[in-house]
Formats: sequence, structure tokens, C-alpha cells
Amino acid sequence: METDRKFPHRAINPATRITTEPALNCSCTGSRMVGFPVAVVLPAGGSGERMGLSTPKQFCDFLDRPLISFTIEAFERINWIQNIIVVVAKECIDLMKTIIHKYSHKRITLVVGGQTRHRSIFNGLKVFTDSQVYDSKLTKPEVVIIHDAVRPFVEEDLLLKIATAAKDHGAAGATRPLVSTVIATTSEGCLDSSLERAKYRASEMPQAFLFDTIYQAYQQCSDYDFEYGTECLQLVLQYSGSKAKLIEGPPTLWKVRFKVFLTSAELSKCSVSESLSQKACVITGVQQDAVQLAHCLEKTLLTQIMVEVISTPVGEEVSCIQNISAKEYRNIIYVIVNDTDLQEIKQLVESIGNTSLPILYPVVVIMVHLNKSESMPFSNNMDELGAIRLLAKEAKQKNILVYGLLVNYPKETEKWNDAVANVCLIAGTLIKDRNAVLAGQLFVA
Ligand SMILES: Nc1ccn([C@@H]2O[C@H](COP(=O)(O)OP(=O)(O)OP(=O)(O)O)[C@@H](O)[C@H]2O)c(=O)n1
Ligand SMILES: O=C(CO)[C@H](O)[C@H](O)COP(=O)(O)O
Repeated sequence: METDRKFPHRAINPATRITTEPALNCSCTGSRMVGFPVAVVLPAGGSGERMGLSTPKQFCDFLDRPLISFTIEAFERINWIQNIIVVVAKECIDLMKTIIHKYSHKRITLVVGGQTRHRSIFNGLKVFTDSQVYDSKLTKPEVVIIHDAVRPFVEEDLLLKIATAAKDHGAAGATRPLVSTVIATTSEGCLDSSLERAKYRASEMPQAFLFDTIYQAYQQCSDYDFEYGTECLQLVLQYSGSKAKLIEGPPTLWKVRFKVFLTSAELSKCSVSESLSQKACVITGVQQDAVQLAHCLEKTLLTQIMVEVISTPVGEEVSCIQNISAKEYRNIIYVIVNDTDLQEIKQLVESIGNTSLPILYPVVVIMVHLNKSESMPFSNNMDELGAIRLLAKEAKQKNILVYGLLVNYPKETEKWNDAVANVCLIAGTLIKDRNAVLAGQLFVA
């Protein structure tokens, strides 16, 4: 019986293969933007020895979610990636299923990993060829992306470049400049030679391959390659003769190797959040009170972020959405007066969902309701509060976070100024925090 390399007491049955129940497999959404079928294999079957934690790093908490959930999400949002194959150790299958369920991940097929990264990746690829063992009906992709599950910051534009280059060259991979100079040592521990740093690159992930090219390379691999190899691009060069196209990626591509990287990963995510919170637009109809409130908000918010007021006459909603999309506003404050009908906000959310805005990062929509009537809106109709929740729940599926913010109109100027300041404070916090748990809540300014 084969044993686990890192945990020799654990026996491995190499024939063990598990695919998820049909419920976890969902049909593909097509290859709209690339014109050829693409899938991704995410190796997540390691134990993370270098972290020194009992939980493998891909399952460690990162901004209140398991790290792997962020990586999956980065691929899930891309509609031209048809299938996401997640490779995990046998003992983590149930944990992975729970994560998939909890965060509603789609298009996932789970595969049991192997003792080394290369073995895990090969298992992931076999799901497309070994339909009897895997009992899967997944269509073999033309290009397969391979990406470490512990590299959560990967963006669509880079994936597109890598996938396209792989189609043309057989293989492609992301690189970064070397951080330190690499030197060779003699057996006596002295300097032998040093590499000319500018000539060399660090090989990172993602990488992509013509499926047949990488599959055939793995079929020819030696046990030594499987056991000690760390570079898929080298395998296709050696066994399939394909010279990978190299594409420089952004600094955020790095992987979690040691504990300190999780903290840095949290910081990177925070800096992404910060850059998303730099600008907002305030949308109103042409009603005077709404426009007035919008300009008050603009004036106060402008001390913290860039704000534009867009007043949209009825019938010009399409150009409003085009404007939001073109200027990449991911923070939208929508002002309504008295009206408790959610129809307009529903349409706004639907239109935003049809743009590319929420693909990579959440869009925040704050519905500011200025109540000028004597009675409290919603007070005698709990159904309407439920409707906000429902709307927010549906919007969340599209990566849009909807919040409600109620302002009761005070007649005195001083109280009005306070109310405006409160709206700005709450809206600013919601924009900055982008807290998905609070979506659907109604705040009172
Ligand atoms: N048998 C393995 C080993 C690694 N991986 C995955 O390959 C990726 C990159 O590998 P690495 O950073 O080396 O992960 P670990 O092997 O888990 O870490 P360590 O080397 O510190 O033990 C990770 O997402 C890891 O889960 C895998 O799928 N199967
Ligand atoms: O990037 C990679 C290949 O190019 C892989 O992540 C590889 O496994 C690197 O492993 P290590 O963490 O030991 O550098």
C-alpha cells in the first residue's frame, strides 16, 4: 500500500476518486469571450507544512472566509471558464463540500488529490478523460488553466492573456521579477557563481496549457518528476516540446507559503477594498427634494471620496447605467423620496448585474429613502422590509450588496444638517467595509 509522503502513517489508496454529487456540478455558461472552451484545475490537496498549522493553509480563515473560497470566487465570476476542478485530500472532501455549500460556489467538481502537487494536478486533469472512473460528463476543454488554490488574487485580464497565449503557444505562465539575486554555492559553502538577475524570472501561477499538451506530458512523467517536480511549464517543455509563453503578472499574484503571508494577504485585500471605496455616484430622479439631498450628500462626502451626482429623468435609465459602467462606479447611492416601491431599485440592480462591474469586486448600492410623510414608512407593512431583504439576497448572488438607509425629514436646519452628516457617515462606512453580512439591513440616519 502506498503511503503519504508527508504523513507516512497515513495509507493512500491511489484508486480512490470522488466526484461531487450532481448538485455540486452545474452546467457550463459557455466560452463567450475567448471562443474556445476553458476549464481550471485548482490544486488544493496539500497539507501546508511550511505554515506549521494543523489546518491546511487553503482552509485557513482569511477575512472571515476560508482562503480557498476567495480563489474559487475569482474563477467563478468569469463566465468563459466552464468548469472549476478543485483537487483536495481525501480527508478534506467533506470540509470542501461544506465550504462549497456555505458560499454557494458553482461549476465545481471535486477530485481527490495525490501525494504531491503534480499528482494532484494530474488527478484533476483525468476528470476530463477518465469518465468511467470519475463518472463525469465534463467536456474536455481545449485550454486548461492551472492555479494554486493558495493564490487568491488573480484577475480576469491576466487569465485571459494566459489562456489566449496557451492556445497559441501550447503553454503560458505568469512570471515576476526576481526579488533576490540567485547564487550557486560550492560544496565548501563558498560562492561559486551568481546569476545575472535581469535575465531570470520567478515562475508564478496561473499557468495555462492546451489540454492535450499538458495531459500527454503528465502521461510521460517519471516518478522523480511526480515526486520532486515543481514546474508544470518544464514538464511540457521536456515531454511535449512546447516552449511556454511568459507573461509578467502583478505583484498580488504571490502565494501563501508561511504564516506571515496570510497577514499580508489580508492587507492586500484591504488595499483592494480601499481602492474600491475611492469614488461613488449619487443617483436621483428629477424630484427637487431628492436632488437637494443628493447635492448635500455630495458636498459632505466629497471631503472623503470623489462623488458625482447623476439626476436621471424617467426614460433615461439606460444612459445612466452606461455612465455608471463606463466610469466604473462600484458605489452607488440611490436617493428616493417617500416612495416605498422597490421597483426602480430592482431595475437598477438588474441592470448593474448585466454589466461587467460586479464580476471581480462587489458593487455597493445604498438606497437612501428620504421620508417626508408624517408616518414611518414600512411601519405598517413588514412585507416591504422583507422585500428589501429578498432583493438584497438576490442581488448578493450577482455580487451586488444592497443596503437601505432611512432619513426622516426634519424641518429644522440644524437637525437636517445632522441627518445629512449621519447619512454620509453610514454610507461612507458601508462603502468602506463592503460587508456582505449587513446587506439587506435597513439603517436609520
Ligand atoms: N499533494 C499536494 C500538494 C500540494 N497541493 C496544492 O498545490 C498548491 C501549491 O503547493 P504548496 O504551496 O507546496 O502547498 P503545500 O504542499 O500544501 O505546502 P507545503 O509545501 O508548505 O507543505 C497548494 O494549493 C496545495 O494545496 C496539492 O494539490 N496536492
Ligand atoms: O509556482 C509554482 C510553480 O511555478 C508552484 O506554486 C510551485 O509548486 C512552487 O512551489 P514553492 O512554494 O515551493 O515555490
